[in-house]
Amino acid sequence: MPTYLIKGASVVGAAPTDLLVRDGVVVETGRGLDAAGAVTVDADGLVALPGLVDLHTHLREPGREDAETVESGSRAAALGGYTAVFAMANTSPVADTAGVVEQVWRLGREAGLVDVQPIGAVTVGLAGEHLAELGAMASSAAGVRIFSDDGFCVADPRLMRRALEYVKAFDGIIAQHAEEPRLTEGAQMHEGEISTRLGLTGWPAVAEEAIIARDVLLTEHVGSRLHVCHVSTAGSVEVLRQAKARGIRVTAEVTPHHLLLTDERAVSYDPVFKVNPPLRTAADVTALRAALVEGVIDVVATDHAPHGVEDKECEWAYARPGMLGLETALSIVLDVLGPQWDLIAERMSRSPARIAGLAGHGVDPAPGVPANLTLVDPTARRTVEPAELASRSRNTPYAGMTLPGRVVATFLRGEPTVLDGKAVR
Ligand SMILES: NC(=O)N[C@@H](CC(=O)O)C(=O)O
Repeated sequence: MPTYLIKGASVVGAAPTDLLVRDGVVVETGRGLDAAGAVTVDADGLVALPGLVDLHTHLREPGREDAETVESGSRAAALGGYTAVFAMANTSPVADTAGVVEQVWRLGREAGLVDVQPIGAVTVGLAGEHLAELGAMASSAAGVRIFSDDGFCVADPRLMRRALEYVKAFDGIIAQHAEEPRLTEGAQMHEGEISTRLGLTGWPAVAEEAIIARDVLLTEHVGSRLHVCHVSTAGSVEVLRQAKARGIRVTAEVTPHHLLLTDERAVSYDPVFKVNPPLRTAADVTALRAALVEGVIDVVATDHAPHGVEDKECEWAYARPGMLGLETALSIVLDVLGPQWDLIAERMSRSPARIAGLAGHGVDPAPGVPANLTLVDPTARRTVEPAELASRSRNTPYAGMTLPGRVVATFLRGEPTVLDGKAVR
C-alpha cells in the first residue's frame, strides 16, 4: 500500500496542515512534511473531515440489483465522502437472518469502497408479527447492532417493547420508522393545505409524533436504546426534546431532503418528490434545522432510496416513495448550515459513528487515527446531473440544481476510494 502525503488540508476548518498516511493510519501531521516515495495529494484550500458515516442507506441487494447493488451504492457513498454506511433491511429476501446480513456484509467487503454495516430487521419479513433472529444477527460475522423494519413501522407496542428488551443484552438499538399505519392508510403526501388543494390523501404529522411519543416512553420503561429514523416534523422535535431532557436514551436523524425541500414540490406532481415520510412545511424545515444545530437531532442520515424508472416515472399515486441521497448529502448540508465544519463533522461523522459504536470511524484525522477521511473543496459549485451519478438509479430531487461543495478525495483505511473527484474503481 503506498504512503500518501496530503499537503495543506484544513482539518475540520482549522489552519492548513499536512497529513502523512501510512499503512492505513495517519502517522504524522504538521506543516512542511516530507516523505520519500510518498504519493502527494495537493489539498490546498480543501477541508479534511473524518469520513462520513450514514446510518440509513438502502442498497437494494439482494433483490433489486437493477436499482442499486452493494457495489454501486458503495461507490455512490465514497463519492459523497462516506467511509461507512448502514444498509437497511428491506431487501428481498429481507435481512432478517444471520445468512442475509452476512451476505450483505461480505458483498460490502468485496466491493471495498466503504464499510457496509448491515442493519437487521426487527420482525420476520418486516411483517410486524414475530421478532426476527436478533441475537443470531448480532453474533454473526456482520456483528449487527442496529435493527429496523424501516419502510414499515414496528406498530405493535408489545412487539416494540420486546424488541427493545431483547437488544439490551448486546447494547443494541432499535431504529424506528415512526409511522402509525392506521393514520397513513393510502397517504400520498403531507396532510395540509397543499394535499387538500391537490386532492391527495394526507400523511398527518401526528402519525409520526404519536409513535415517537409512545416509543420514548417504552424505551424509558425498558431502559433500552431507541433511534428515530428520518424525523420530519416540528412536533417530533418537541417530543424528542422532552425525552432527552428526561434522560431517555433516544437519538434521532434527519435527512438532507427534509432540511431543504417542502411539500410545495408536490404541486409539480413529479414523483421524484414522493418520499416517506413526506416532505413537510416550511415551518417544519425551520424547526428541523434548529434541532440539528441544537443537537436535539443528532445526525444527518441520507435515507438514500434508489428506485428504477418504472417505479418513479409514472403517475404520482403509483410511484414508490424515496429519493437518492448519498452523492448530494454533504452539499445539501453545506448549503443549509454554511461552512460550520465542526458541526458538519459532528452530525455527519462523529455522532453517527458513536451511536452505532463503529470503531475506527468518526474520528478527526490526527496521528494514530485510522485514515478514514474525506477532502472537500468548499468553494466548488456543481450542477447535479442525474446521468453522472454513480448510483444505478436516477431519482435525485436535485437534478439541475447548482450546489456548493465537492468531494475531491475519500480515503478508506489509508487507501483512496475517490481521487480528483472520481471513483478510483
Ligand atoms: N424512504 C422512502 O421513501 N423509501 C424507503 C422506504 C420507506 O421508508 O418507505 C425505500 O426503501 O424506498
